[in-house]
Amino acid sequence: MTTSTRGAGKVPAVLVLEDGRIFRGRAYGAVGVTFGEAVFSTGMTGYQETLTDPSYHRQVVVMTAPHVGNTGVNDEDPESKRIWVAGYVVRDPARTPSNWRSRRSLDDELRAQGVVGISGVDTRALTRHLRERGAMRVGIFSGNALPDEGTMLTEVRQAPEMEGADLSAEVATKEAYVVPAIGEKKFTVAAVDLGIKGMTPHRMAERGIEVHVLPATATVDDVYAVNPDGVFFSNGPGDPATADHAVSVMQGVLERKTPLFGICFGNQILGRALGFGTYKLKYGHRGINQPVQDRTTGKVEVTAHNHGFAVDAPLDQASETPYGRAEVSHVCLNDNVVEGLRLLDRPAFSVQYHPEAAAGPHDAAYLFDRFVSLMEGQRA
Ligand SMILES: NC(=O)CC[C@H](N)C(=O)O
Repeated sequence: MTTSTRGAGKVPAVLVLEDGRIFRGRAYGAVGVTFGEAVFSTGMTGYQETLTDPSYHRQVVVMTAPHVGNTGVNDEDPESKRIWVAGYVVRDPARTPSNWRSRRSLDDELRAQGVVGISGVDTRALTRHLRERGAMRVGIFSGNALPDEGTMLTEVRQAPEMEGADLSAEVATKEAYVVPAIGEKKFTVAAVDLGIKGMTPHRMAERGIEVHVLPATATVDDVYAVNPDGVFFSNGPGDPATADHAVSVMQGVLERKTPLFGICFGNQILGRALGFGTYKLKYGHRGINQPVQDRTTGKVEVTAHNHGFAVDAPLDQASETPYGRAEVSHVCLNDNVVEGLRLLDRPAFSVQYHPEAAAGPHDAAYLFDRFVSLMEGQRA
């Protein structure tokens, strides 16, 4: 079923960046006011997965793809139960979405979930601005009676910054739950939910893993209460420098030498658990076309990213850590940012990008098999 977008583009909207740059457009989705960190994503497809990724909590996402909403909204692709982006910026929304799975238009879905967006923006100019000046705070204001520019700018500058934000507990499950293995159950994994995407436990379940998803507040005892063969740390929003609890739980897992795998926020937490620092990237990596090299095989994979922070670890040599030697296993070929870590003396590794990526590409799916191999190795 397809639905056309009703009444879109009638209400004025303004996008105000914290450095004073202003873009005018039209309301898209809900009419109102929203604030967040302005970031751009270069994905041409997968907007439902982007919108529902909890790692985008408090971020206003600018789509570089000029046409958004073409395939409408279906009930199968969301990565979580709701849209998490704080705001949405598009150039040209689809007027007539069309896809065999489509149930409603993206504009209607944004409105139903109260997500304020703006359309008709020169997203190319906006993206170039963010690339030159860096990710920064932004406000979207829509409605027929808008405040003056000075008032809007003052409000944007009062919004919280992403640096120093501790957000996992705001998006993670409050109660533990189990995702059963598909087919024969071979392993049990405790997955610490820092903002987990639905596809991640599914990719494990497909490999015979029963996944116990635990709240971000889970302790080392909670993790071992499920008698895990492996422990997983998920993606999630916010600044990894604030994730002290997750770092100490991970250190407890490293001490016990249980096989460990981390994705995105989980990679940053492994970095911190090993004693490396993290830092904020100028404008981050977001999209599904990022080239990464697996330095253990030399192979290059095209991968999905969504990160604004990165681990600061030496690329050219292994490091001595409290848990033995560690090395940078994966690196982004655009800018040499650390994209993966692995321990040489314990069964633990992580990647900064998304091997589970539902909208693809699937080049990195082998990492789930690596996790399974570590658990098999521990049993042998
Ligand atoms: N997708 C993620 O896990 C993101 C991790 C972290 N919030 C960052 O922006 O770098």
